[in-house]
Amino acid sequence: MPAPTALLSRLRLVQEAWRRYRDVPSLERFVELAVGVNSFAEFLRHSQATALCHAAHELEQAVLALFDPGVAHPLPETAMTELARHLAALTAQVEAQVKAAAGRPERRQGLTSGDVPAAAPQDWLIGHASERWCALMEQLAHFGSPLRFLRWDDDLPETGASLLLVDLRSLPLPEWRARLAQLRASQPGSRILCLEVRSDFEELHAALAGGADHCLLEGTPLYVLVERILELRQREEPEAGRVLIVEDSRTAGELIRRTLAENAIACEIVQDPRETLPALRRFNPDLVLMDMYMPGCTGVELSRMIRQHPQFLSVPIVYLSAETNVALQVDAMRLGGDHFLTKPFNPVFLNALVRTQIERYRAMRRTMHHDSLTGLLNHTSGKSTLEVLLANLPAEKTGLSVVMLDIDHFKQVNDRYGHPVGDQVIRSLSWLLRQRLRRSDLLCRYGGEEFLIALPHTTPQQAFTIMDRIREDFARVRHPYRDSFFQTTASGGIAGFPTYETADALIQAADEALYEAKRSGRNRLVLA
Ligand SMILES: Nc1nc2c(ncn2[C@@H]2O[C@H](COP(=O)(O)OP(=O)(O)OP(=O)(O)O)[C@@H](O)[C@H]2O)c(=O)[nH]1
Repeated sequence: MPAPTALLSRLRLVQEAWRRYRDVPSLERFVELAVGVNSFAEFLRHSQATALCHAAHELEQAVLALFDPGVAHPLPETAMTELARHLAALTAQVEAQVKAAAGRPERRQGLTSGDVPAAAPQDWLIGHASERWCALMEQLAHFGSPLRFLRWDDDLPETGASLLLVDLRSLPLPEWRARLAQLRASQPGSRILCLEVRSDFEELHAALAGGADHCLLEGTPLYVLVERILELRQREEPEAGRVLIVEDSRTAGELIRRTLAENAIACEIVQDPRETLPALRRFNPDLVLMDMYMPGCTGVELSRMIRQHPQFLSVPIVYLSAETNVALQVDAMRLGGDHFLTKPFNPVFLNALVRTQIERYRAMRRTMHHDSLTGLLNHTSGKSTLEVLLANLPAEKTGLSVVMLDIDHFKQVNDRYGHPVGDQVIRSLSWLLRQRLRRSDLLCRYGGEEFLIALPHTTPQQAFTIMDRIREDFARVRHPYRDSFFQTTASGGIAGFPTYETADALIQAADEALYEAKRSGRNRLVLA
């Protein structure tokens, strides 16, 4: 959920754009309003503010329907009234949300290594019998996301929930429909996740149309439920997108930069095509927006040059040009481009296209660099990230610790409970690490049941204290197996920079310490 101050200040921008349009109802001011509304809707979409997002979307749709050169300004009275009504509805939702947030205690943020989060449940599970959800609630409590169980007839706490889980099977269909609609209306800032939804058209449709943000189907395994809920709880603010604009006209480049800045997209402008490759290396953009015709070089020629570099093979390239010849456009895309936008561009469309392309590119990069079982960095990316961390250290003159952590007797876990349960144990250690360590720490699944962790600005002794608490807590986790549970442990080795200077030396020293921890009895950490 976005911070109330950010929410209010972004709403004020939209209100201001509306006021400016009403004062001087020109096309130019209407474009400003459309861009502002679109930007606010995108902001809400990315911050998972469900009900607000819906209200903003209604306003956005109403504005975009009028965003047409054929529509005269000032708008007819009926259209003005309609827009004012949508804006008032959105304003009311935002204000209700800000009020609810004022009564809610601050959530854990920027957890420092080793801090155990204050475990006050701010997520609710609404159902009939809590016993049915014991295993889910216990698992979530282990991983720092405790739930508060409420019965349908209980009064809802005034603080409001961040995430609201609803057990649909605990009520008959006509009744849960009404209850879900009531919940949606009374909890505009909560994300609602319906549990045990039947995979049939009627039930899914009723749940989603009734206000659910997500549905988990009947029979979903426990670990998938836990994983989904943790993922929703921990969803991070997306990193701002980066766009390289290659455009010889300073004015045109600046206009694009300002349009994209409305959606918090950072841009670097290159006017001379010869500067493109160095800028790509330096700025590492998520997308290149390129003019089609520049002095000395066309966009197509430049794209082909970019594509000769393996590291830039998949970065999306979008051409901007007044060119309307379809044959030329098709050719331009065949030769290295991904999209074609004709000038003068519609700013809302430009933003939407750029965002979608960036998201796809990032999703593709994630699958390349992350392990599919745990979502942590994979072996190759983990090692190269450690090298980058080390390369940046000398300037800061601070230490860094590397930990190799390995689940004990893991072969026995697989042999006794089966490979899928073994996978689940690997996942749970990754959840615990994610929950306890900082965003700036490196977390990598190095091999089967072995993890590589790097803690910048942390001495080996501090790393020992942090990791030892995680080791103890991991030993307490009860892994479900059929109608029972089992527990397991992990061992680790720790080495520090500058005693060990390179990534290879750190990993080797931590690995040797891990071997020593295993040799001397397991369920312990050893310093190199
Ligand atoms: N379930 C599961 N098992 C894996 C995965 N990757 C590796 N393994 C298994 O993990 C086990 C690791 O066993 P070993 O390296 O012999 O070590 P261990 O049994 O954990 O014993 P110690 O490390 O000495 O405590 C092997 O049986 C691998 O098949 C995986 O992704 N999932």
